[in-house]
Amino acid sequence: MGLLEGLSTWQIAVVTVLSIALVQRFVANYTWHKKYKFPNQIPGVPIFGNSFQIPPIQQGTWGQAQAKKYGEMYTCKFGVNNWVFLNSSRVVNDLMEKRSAIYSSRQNLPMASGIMSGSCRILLMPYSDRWRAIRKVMHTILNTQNKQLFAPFQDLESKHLLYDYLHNPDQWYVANQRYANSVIMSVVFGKRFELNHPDTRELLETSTEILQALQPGASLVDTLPILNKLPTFLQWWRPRGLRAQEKCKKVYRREVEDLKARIEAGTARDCYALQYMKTPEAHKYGETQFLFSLGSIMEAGSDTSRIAISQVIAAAALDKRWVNTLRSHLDLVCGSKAERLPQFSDRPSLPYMSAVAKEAMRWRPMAQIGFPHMLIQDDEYEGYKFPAGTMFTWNALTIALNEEEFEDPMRFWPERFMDEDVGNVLKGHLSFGPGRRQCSGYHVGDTNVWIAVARLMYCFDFEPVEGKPIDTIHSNWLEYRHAPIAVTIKVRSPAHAALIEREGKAAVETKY
Ligand code: HEM
Repeated sequence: MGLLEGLSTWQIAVVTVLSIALVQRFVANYTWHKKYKFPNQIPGVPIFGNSFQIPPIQQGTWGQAQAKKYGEMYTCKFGVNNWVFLNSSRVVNDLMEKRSAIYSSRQNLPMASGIMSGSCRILLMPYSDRWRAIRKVMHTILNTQNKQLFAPFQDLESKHLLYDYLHNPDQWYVANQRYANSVIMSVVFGKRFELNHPDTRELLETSTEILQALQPGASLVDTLPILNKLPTFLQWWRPRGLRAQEKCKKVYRREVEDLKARIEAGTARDCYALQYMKTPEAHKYGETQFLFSLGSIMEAGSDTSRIAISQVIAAAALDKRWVNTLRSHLDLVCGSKAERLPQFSDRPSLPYMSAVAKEAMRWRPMAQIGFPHMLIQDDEYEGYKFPAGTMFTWNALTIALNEEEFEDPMRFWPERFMDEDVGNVLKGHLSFGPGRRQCSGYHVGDTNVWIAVARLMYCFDFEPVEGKPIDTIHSNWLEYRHAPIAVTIKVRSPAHAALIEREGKAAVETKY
């Protein structure tokens, strides 16, 4: 008896079409697998691949465990995306640096980028003419030659930071948050940040929302972008995404309007937004892009500096050796009796402090498994063949803690950077990312950390709290509502307290 016997003509037609589609799929799959070759693939489940294996936060130790098992490069599947994890500086350099012309795009994220960001969030934009144009402007405004734009803000806010530590040592993590946000708010909009103001709370909420949306598996459509082809009315995630986009725009627009009012009143300070508004790019791509070009910097610049400073405090409580060395350098330059605070102009005399800032970046990289770049054309490397669309990431914590790359990698040891490159904030670690997508605000990030840490270490002692061990690997550094670790903070001497009173009070009372 024939298999199709008893079926109507249209049923036979359906079975035939389905069979052809299945065979085509099988052949395409077979050809694809014959054509391309990936490094060790971590076994996963059908359709979702490894999406349920990777933890939602603190992914570094997971990435490290896989590297131990699968070697210098391994592949994960998150939905339809193949992610290649690069586990040594050698392979990161070979691919993401040297070939960065083709390794610098971003994943197609219909929800996080398309709907929530109107395809205008710089961090998530594909490698395109628009991204290049905006990135160029960012570079012109944020580069080190333009440091007169951000140095005065960092100077003032770090004095405020000391004052907060002196008067409210138990709230040190809130002080770090205020500092980092206020510097960025000042750099971008020329305005100080008031932590408890409802407007700024809303601004922080928008950053948290996008961070959550970027976690692997946070949205089904980002895992399986084919769902984006469903008719709009069936896309149940769309209204939530659009609400998030509108909220961002409302928050950014309010700051722009406020700045415009200050420009009109003649009270506006020079800032990123003011300089950006004068460029053709500010008007070329429409309002959504204009707003996100400013908002993206606020987002990218705040938490990163806050976390780096908190991690240095943990390092200071855990190991006095580097603190004592730094102190001896600071005392030599600023006086051992609290004669004056460290300044940016001291930087040439304080290379050890620059090494501390670099070590802060290496020791506990913020993006623990990097931030993936998308390959835009087929490529071959050491016997592997990658199709366009493959995602590549530098496995940051794994590399930072690899004994073959760094001597005694668990130790916070600034001496490792005391060489002729100590002034090159990018060299010797990967915390600002590799290649053309490298952090655009690295000068601001580095100087934020430099001035805050130099002043904090000059003025305060940091000790662990008995019975509360500090776990710097597993602490949730993203957390901002309570302290990620327990430390005791004491001012070094009455003279240091008096210095902070003098300098800090004036900073706290400064309004603009
Ligand atoms: C301690 C401080 C900071 C760290 C560790 C850091 C780290 C990073 C990393 C890892 C990336 C992704 C790089 C990649 O994909 O290859 C990035 C991107 C970015 N960062 Fe930073 N960052 C810091 C501070 C800042 C600051 C202060 C600003 C702004 C003033 C900023 C602006 C940006 C922007 C706009 C991007 C997106 C670049 C693009 O996709 O083209 N960052 N940052």
